[in-house]
Amino acid sequence: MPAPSPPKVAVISGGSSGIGLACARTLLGRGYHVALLARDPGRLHDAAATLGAPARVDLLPVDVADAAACQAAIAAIASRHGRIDWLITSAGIVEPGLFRDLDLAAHRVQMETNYFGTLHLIQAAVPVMRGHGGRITLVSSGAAFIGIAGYSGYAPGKFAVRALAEILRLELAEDGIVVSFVAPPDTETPQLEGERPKRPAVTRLISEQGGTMSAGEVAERMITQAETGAFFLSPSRTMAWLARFHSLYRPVLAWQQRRILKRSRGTDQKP
Ligand SMILES: CCCCCCCCCCCCCCC[C@@H](O)[C@@H](N)CO
Repeated sequence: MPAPSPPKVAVISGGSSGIGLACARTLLGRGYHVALLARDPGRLHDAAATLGAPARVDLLPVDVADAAACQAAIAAIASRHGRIDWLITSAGIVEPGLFRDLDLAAHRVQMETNYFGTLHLIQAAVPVMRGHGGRITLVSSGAAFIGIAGYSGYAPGKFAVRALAEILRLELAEDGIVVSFVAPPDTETPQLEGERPKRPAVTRLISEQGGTMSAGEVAERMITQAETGAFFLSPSRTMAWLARFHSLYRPVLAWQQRRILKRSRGTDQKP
């Protein structure tokens, strides 16, 4: 009787909460072994405990902004399993605020995590995946399609992730790696809870038009769509619409935002 083939291996950053953790749950349900990366070892262990299946979960405390740490984590996974079948880059942070209120450090830390954190993991994983095929799914945001006031520190990294995904989709095809990206709307996660009280009124009012989803719904839909080989993964109809028509709709959103900003000028309205 032939030995059962080893499970496929998925590596997920931002794996201790939100969309990353929900992706882990979905992929465990589909028979994958998952390697979860996140900064805080305590939160990583607590998250893993909610998943069950400890034999199919690896935990790697990593700050994705640290390129060497990403290389070491991917090397450890490759040496343990000899393969990576799916990389999902879900680690991200958000610090909303009007431009006048954000210092350089706030811009830099968001770019370091949201863009470079994505790049570091992909750079480390591609040599392992090359030739064997597999998937890379970059988690971007609905805020990667249009300028939303209050996200000057956050959205540029997400626009850059979207650009990176488009380019890697082309370049990595010859290595048998299928690249996709997902643009979630506001998603009920600890991150959104932390963000809500800090969001300027304009940011909230525009983001709310994109709707709110649960992390489980986003994960289930993005994974199902990625499995078809699709490039753009749309968790909702609104996000699919935005992906297609954002450049046409941009003047409408800009007009709305100018009106909101004018009304709230000087009052610094928060929810
Ligand atoms: C007829 C359809 C109208 C569609 C209007 C869409 C408006 C734009 C909505 C974009 C929402 C994006 C919000 C994402 C923000 C998250 O990434 C952020 N909260 C991170 O935590």
